[in-house]
Order: sequence, then structure tokens, then C-alpha cells
Amino acid sequence: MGDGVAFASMGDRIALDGAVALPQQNGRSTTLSLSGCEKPVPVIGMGTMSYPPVDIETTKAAILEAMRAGYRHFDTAFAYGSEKPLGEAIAEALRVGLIQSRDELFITTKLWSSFADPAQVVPACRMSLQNLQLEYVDMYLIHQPVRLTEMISRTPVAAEIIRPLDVKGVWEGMEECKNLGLTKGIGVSNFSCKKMEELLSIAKIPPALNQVEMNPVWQQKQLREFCKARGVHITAYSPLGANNTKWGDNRIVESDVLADIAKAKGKTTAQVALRWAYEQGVSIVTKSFNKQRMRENLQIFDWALSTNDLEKINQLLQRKGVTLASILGPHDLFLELDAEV
Ligand SMILES: NC(=O)C1=CN([C@@H]2O[C@H](COP(=O)(O)OP(=O)(O)OC[C@H]3O[C@@H](n4cnc5c(N)ncnc54)[C@H](OP(=O)(O)O)[C@@H]3O)[C@@H](O)[C@H]2O)C=CC1
Ligand SMILES: O=C[C@H](O)[C@@H](O)[C@@H](O)[C@H](O)C(=O)O
Repeated sequence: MGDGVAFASMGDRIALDGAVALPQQNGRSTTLSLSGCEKPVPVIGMGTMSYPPVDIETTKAAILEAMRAGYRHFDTAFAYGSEKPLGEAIAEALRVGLIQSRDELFITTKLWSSFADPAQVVPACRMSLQNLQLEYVDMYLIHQPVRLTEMISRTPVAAEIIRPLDVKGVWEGMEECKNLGLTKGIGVSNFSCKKMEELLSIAKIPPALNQVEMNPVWQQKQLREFCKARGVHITAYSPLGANNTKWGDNRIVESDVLADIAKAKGKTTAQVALRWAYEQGVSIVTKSFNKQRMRENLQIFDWALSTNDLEKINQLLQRKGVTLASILGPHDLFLELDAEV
């Protein structure tokens, strides 16, 4: 097995939510096919949101290192400021022959809440494509189920700029992005069952996926059941609990239960958390800009958790970590949305 190249050995026994396992796609990483998206998604994606924030060169260098390690799936957002360095990294990867074609990559970006207005969706998508130096992305997501009437440069946001999301109008814009070929697939992020219900009742093109916080200490059982029944795939973000970030904590990396399982298997606690997510049938976006840890995080495909391990993980105390209120401020609408599952 090459450096950082991950192969599936258990893909066929895993119950997949809205997806089918395709082991060894391009000989690189296990992929899942999504309904409503032409290209399969590599199970493990590299997150590009850093805390504390880092400069463009650091992000670009980390992305190139991730490509060398075998990553082909990258998660960005207009709000992260990482679209430009990702675009530069892709251009350089092509120039130096690290990848042969842009088609080898699965690129996700997100519509920021300040553009979550029907008339602004297509222009915002075009702006992201310009940042990325790409003609299309593979997945375009509504970042959050809220509308902000102004661009923000700091948080907490001012109460006067917060509005409920016009789900129908904004989703029509997302559908137009897909119809125009600006993106291969469309989906959402941070949508509860209630918001999904509202969206599914009006969507002409159903969302391919919902990207949400998911990890052993916030397992999202109800939302996953809901989405599975409707063929909507889940992508897990903050699968390691976003340790050492403003929006996360150390409940996973410091979990004794996960550490004991890891020790018995000769794995790390992070690998146990990632393997657990994989065994739930979801794709995963996790961030590491560290050369060793980004490789460690790919090594989850040639071993499995036992029924006993899974039972112990099932019993972990559950608490949502990432909330709109903690990121954008404790306003009523955010608190209401955070309370939905
Ligand atoms: N749609 C949304 O609203 C959201 C989307 N996301 C996306 O998901 C991505 C990942 O989520 P994120 O919140 O960053 O959280 P993660 O759970 O991926 O945790 C990232 C943190 O864990 C550290 N880390 C990475 N690998 C290991 C390891 N093997 N052992 C110990 N520590 C490790 C990283 O540090 P280091 O780099 O030093 O290794 C970083 O501090 C984001 O980058 C973003 O793309 C995240 C939040 C919200
Ligand atoms: O200013 C707000 C931020 O961009 C925030 O909403 C996002 O960064 C979110 O936490 C994410 O990581 O996707």
C-alpha cells in the first residue's frame, strides 16, 4: 500500500445512508456514490477551515501535502477564505503533475449566509468558481439555514441583519446552479429534520447531501434515520470534535472510552472516531494541516470496530458541540434552530 493510499476491505458490509460503496476508485480512496450527483465522493475529505486562521500560503501548502498523501476530496466555503488557496493548489498540482486532471478531485464549496437570497445564489456560485479557478464544483451547499442581510467581518453578528432563510427561493437558485453546470450536485449543511422536511416538500432537484456535525459524542441518530429514509446522504464535519478550535472541544481526543478501544487495536483515538463515522455509512470531512496527522486520518479502511466497541461508543454521553449561537451569537433565531434535531 502506498503512502497514505487507502483501500476498502469492509465497504460491502457497511449499511450506507443514501450511498453505495465503490472500493478502490482510482486506486486511491474508498468512494461513495450519491444520488443526484454524477461523481462518487471519496469517503475522507480534507477540511480547509483553520483555527486560529492561517495565511493563504500555509493553506495552499497543506492542501498540496494532502494531495501527496492521497486526498482527492476537499471541503471549502466562501466564508473560510480558503477557496483561493485551494484554487491555487489545484492549479499547481496540475502544473507539476501531482494530478493529471481536475476531474480526479471532488470539490465542495458553500453558499455563505450573506448571499442566501434568491437573486444572489448564482452570482455567489460564480464568484466561488472564480476564487477556485474552476469551471464547476462537485458539490455546492447552502452553508446554514439562515439569511444575513449584510456581509460580516466579525462575530457576534448584529441582530438587525438576521432573517429566516427563504428555503424555496434560495433552493431554486441552487437548482439553477446545477442546471447551468456550475456544480455537479447540490445540497445543504446544518439542516435539521424540520428544515429538511421543508426543503424536500418544494425541491424539484432533491438535495444530494446534508453536511452536519457528527462524531461519537454527537451521533445524529435521528437526523441520519430521517435522511436515510429519503435517500439523502450525510457528510460528517468535525468528526474529531474540532479539538483546539473556537467552535469545538476535546471531548473526543480526550475520551477514555475511545482511547481504550484505540489502544487495544493499536490505533489512535482519532482513527477510532473516523472509523466509527465510516462504519455509519457517511462521508467525512476532517481537517489536519499536519503532515503526519493528515496521513494518520486516512488509515481507517483496513480494520474494523467490534460489536463490543460499537456498543461502548453508543453509550457515550451525547451533546451538540457546534452551534449557530456559539459561532454567530446567541440570537433567538439561532437558538431556535440549534434546538432542532
Ligand atoms: N458546514 C459547516 O458548517 C462546517 C464545516 N466544517 C468543515 O469540516 C472540516 C473539519 O471539521 P473541523 O471543525 O475542522 O474539525 P475536526 O474534527 O476535523 O478537527 C480538526 C482539529 O483536529 C486536529 N486533528 C486533526 N487530525 C488529528 C489527529 N489525528 N489527532 C489529533 N488531532 C487531530 C486538527 O489539528 P491539526 O491541523 O494541527 O492536525 C484540528 O485542530 C472543516 O475544516 C470544514 O471544512 C467544519 C465546521 C462546520
Ligand atoms: O463567520 C462564521 C464562520 O464562517 C462560520 O459560520 C463557519 O466557519 C462555520 O463554523 C464552518 O466552519 O463552516
